[in-house]
Amino acid sequence: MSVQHGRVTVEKYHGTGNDFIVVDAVESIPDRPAFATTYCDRETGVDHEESPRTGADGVLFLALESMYSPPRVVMTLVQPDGSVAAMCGNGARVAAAWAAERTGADELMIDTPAGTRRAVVDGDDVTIEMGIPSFAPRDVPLARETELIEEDVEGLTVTAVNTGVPHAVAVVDDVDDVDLESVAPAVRHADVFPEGANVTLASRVDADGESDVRAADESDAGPHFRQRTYERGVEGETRSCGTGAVAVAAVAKRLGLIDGDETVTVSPPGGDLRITVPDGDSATLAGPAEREFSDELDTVVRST
Ligand SMILES: N[C@H](CCC[C@H](N)C(=O)O)C(=O)O
Repeated sequence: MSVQHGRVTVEKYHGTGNDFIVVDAVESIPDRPAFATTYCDRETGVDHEESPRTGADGVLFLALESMYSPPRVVMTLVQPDGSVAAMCGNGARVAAAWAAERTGADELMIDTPAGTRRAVVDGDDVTIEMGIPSFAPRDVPLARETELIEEDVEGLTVTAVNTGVPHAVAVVDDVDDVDLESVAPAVRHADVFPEGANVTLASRVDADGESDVRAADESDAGPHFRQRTYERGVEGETRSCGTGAVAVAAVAKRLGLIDGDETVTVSPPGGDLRITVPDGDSATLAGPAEREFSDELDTVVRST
């Protein structure tokens, strides 16, 4: 069988700097991992004058099922290393924005391998239900039968939580004091995480906004953390990670750093996200999801 070379129209979106190439799943892409690896490359990948960055953090293949009310979107995220992630908080917000643009609906159901997530779109702002974060060893998953709470893993004190995908969260004094690219790979591949883990740093922003100028205006707006995440599948730090932001709030609550059901602001390098982690109920993730451009790409890429 010969593969037909073709062109596909794609769009580029980002959620607080976590950027994705979006492809309608009806398009025939013969080799999704090769497509993702090629076009996500930060030096040689998809490039456009309307976009601040070459490449992307992943390719979202989205299948719109508009016959349902609310409309549904089956989301498959193929990462730059060719792997498929079970969940992506910012990707799911982008999926909702993409489907809202096509259907005019402001409520959508996003079907992911980690479960169905309800999204509400309000202009550029998208809120998505993220499920209940789990510290249970089987859910994270961990290669042991006890939870991993504030323990040393490869030199970093972390708490393990699953927010759709596994995160090892380290609460530190200042996220900028950690050389993430150096310390994260050993944690990400540690034996205790049989499926690997995303590595997320969190630091509390003082009420007076000392470690973050944005906090000055928001000092009375509830708890505020800064976040940095080294992502499995990207194998590097991203500008934002939605499951990581929820993980920061869930771990902060678990460690007693915050209480109650108030909204937590989590600020990765790419912007601000609003999180809730109510007891026994689905967490929520809210923030902007923005379209950058549309482009045409070859469906078949030369393997390198
Ligand atoms: N950036 C995504 C996470 C992708 C998950 C992935 N890196 C993995 O667990 O393999 C987010 O906004 O939640």
